[in-house]
Amino acid sequence: MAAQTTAQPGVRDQEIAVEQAHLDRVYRRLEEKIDEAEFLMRDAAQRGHVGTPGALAERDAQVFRAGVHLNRLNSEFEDFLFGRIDLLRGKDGKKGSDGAYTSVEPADDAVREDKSADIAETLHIGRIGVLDAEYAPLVIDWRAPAAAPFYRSTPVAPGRVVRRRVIRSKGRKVLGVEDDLLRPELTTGLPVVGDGALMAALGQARSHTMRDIVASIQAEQDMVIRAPAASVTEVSGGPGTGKTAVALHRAAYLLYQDRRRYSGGILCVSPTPLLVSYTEGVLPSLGEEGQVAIRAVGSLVDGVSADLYDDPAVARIKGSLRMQKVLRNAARGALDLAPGRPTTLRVVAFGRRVELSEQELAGIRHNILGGTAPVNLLRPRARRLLLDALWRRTGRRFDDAELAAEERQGFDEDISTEQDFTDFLDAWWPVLTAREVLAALADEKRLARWARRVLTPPEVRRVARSLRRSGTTAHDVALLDELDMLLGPVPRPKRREADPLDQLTGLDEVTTFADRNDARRSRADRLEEERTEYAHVIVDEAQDLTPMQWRMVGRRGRTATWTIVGDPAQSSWTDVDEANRARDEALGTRPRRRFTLTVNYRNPAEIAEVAATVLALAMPGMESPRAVRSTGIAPQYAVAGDDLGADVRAAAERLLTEVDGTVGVVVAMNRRAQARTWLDGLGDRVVALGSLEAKGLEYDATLVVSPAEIAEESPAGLRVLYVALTRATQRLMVLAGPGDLPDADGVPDLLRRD
Ligand SMILES: Nc1ncnc2c1ncn2[C@@H]1O[C@H](COP(=O)(O)OP(=O)(O)OP(=O)(O)O)[C@@H](O)[C@H]1O
Repeated sequence: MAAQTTAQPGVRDQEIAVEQAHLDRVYRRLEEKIDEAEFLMRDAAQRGHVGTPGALAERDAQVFRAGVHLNRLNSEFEDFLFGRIDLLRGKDGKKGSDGAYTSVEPADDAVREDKSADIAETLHIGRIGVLDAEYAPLVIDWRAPAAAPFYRSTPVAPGRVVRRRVIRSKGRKVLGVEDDLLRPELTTGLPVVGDGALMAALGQARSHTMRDIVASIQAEQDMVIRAPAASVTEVSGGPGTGKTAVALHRAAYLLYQDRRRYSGGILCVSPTPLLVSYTEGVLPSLGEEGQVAIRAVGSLVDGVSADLYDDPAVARIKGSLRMQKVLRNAARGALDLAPGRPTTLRVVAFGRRVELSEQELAGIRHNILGGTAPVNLLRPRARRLLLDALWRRTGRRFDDAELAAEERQGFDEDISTEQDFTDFLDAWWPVLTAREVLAALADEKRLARWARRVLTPPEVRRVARSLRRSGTTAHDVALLDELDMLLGPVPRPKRREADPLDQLTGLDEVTTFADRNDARRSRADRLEEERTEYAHVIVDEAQDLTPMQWRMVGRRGRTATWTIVGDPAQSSWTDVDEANRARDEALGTRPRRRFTLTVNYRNPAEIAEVAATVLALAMPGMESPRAVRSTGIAPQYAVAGDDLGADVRAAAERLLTEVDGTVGVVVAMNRRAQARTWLDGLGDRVVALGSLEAKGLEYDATLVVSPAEIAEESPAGLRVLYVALTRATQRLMVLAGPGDLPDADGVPDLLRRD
């Protein structure tokens, strides 16, 4: 970053006043636009009285458009102008559709020999574009091409940008400005204020929700955000490099670029519900809502939400591709589960009893299940083959084909409405739900049968035991989704016919616009819930998806473009090769474009250094991202005494006094419940987390309790510990237990550099 000259206080005030004047102008223009929108709404409402169908349709369309416009303007009001760039004259002098010059490079004569230069263009950047009455840009949308230099320019490749300014405002008031001088060698007369926007943003205290980074996206991040949507964009980078932030900004960018295409929906898959609620606010703050569904991997199947964790050994089995075979057997074998399953079929036809034996029935079943079609969808075929077999058994023969067909039709109608037959079919080929079949796997004997030659007896025991608990894990959800596919849809009961009286009352006509808007919205929500395929799929923390989860996510993006962000060094999944194979299968042969993010914006260097020690153990040879700042505050170490709970509580209390924002206390998974009680009553700035729950989150201060316990939880434990150690933006404290073998300074064995 260029050297900064912090200007005199007088200059700062003067520059704030300059930006305030611009913001005032923007607000005046916005108010004009709001007046226009309100006029449209009023006008449209009056047209409602005209009453001809054409006028009503037009009114609806106008009201809808004006409503959307008004909503948007109102919600964008907060802090929507945040940037400014001052530029040299461009090479070709052409302007783009947003009214700004398009050229990235300066004109050859833009800089005079004595290094003086004139500012030819000043652009303000904000969350949406605003044009003045003459169509000149007052604010450029941050996603427009003209805004790219705001993010892309660096002192090494400044292009036309002389000064980049980040403007802090609240409501209608400009609070401050922070400048970066990108061409310090030039004399342009531009004052430079502040120490740089990035550092100011990083130094702020954290809350429990992620902020957008729209005012300070860095060049390497911008390359990812604006990468063309074709095929698959893969982003890797260490902790804190902004992968999650970048993925979310990319969603907003894609919608801006091609709203029509992405009206097919963008799905963002997150590893935990905690990370979903942490990131949920970012897109609305960028003015995007509705088209992007952020869902935890345990909530991808409608009507189910994971509420339990599997222990690592069970997770490893449930996540592996071996489960495909087990579930295939289960989906078919579950046909035999109905209580009171009949072994023979008896009906009365042409005055005598006709019967199919157990063996014949087994043959028919085998024949039907030969292919790969979903089991529930095979029920009509089962019905037909049963009727065929019964018909053959009657021994009726006809020389006349027409008569034969007629007789057969009559036979089918009679038999298939006979109670004995329908009862038999319901029991012999019941409609199966994924839930029922998964529950059936909880029976160890049954599971052993379905998992023969696939799982070992101890594995069968483990999985069956885990399924006997009440609750669902994220791994179960992937199994449910696989079963949904193997079983096919459950036929829905017919919907109640619409009451004709409803249509006669004319109620529709007197409902308010707001009502209808609500109705529209709930319809959109419903569609969202029912949507099973998306136009773009974003996978956050991709390193954690198990092979079975890749299959589940893959089914939602069969025709989608993808953005996949992750860090192999933070993976809690053990069989990386198998997961990579499943990922390849989900993505098919689509071309991939790869990016790497290299700068850690979260952890100060002092914390990053400790994390690097663990990284060297977890993944020897893997490079750590470069920390962008340092605080001069070393991590603190302490050794727990006899009362671990009291020590954790005291340490958390201390951290709460040391930082203004949040404190995360990370413990081994089996201590989660205990840890929550330890922190009881300390307020909502502090939270207790199991090691796997810390994924993707960040806190101003983190207390990591017994690194050894976390590392020993699973074969991937060292990588999970690496995640825990990289959550803090300001302070890290480590509390060692006896298993940590702390040295005289309290530093656990795993964190020592020797
Ligand atoms: N350009 C930026 N300007 C300001 N803050 C940034 C920038 N890039 C990243 N950050 C901040 O750095 C922190 C880390 O970002 P993020 O959570 O997206 O990283 P990550 O790579 O997903 O991390 P992890 O892999 O550890 O989950 C966040 O607080 C984010 O707001």
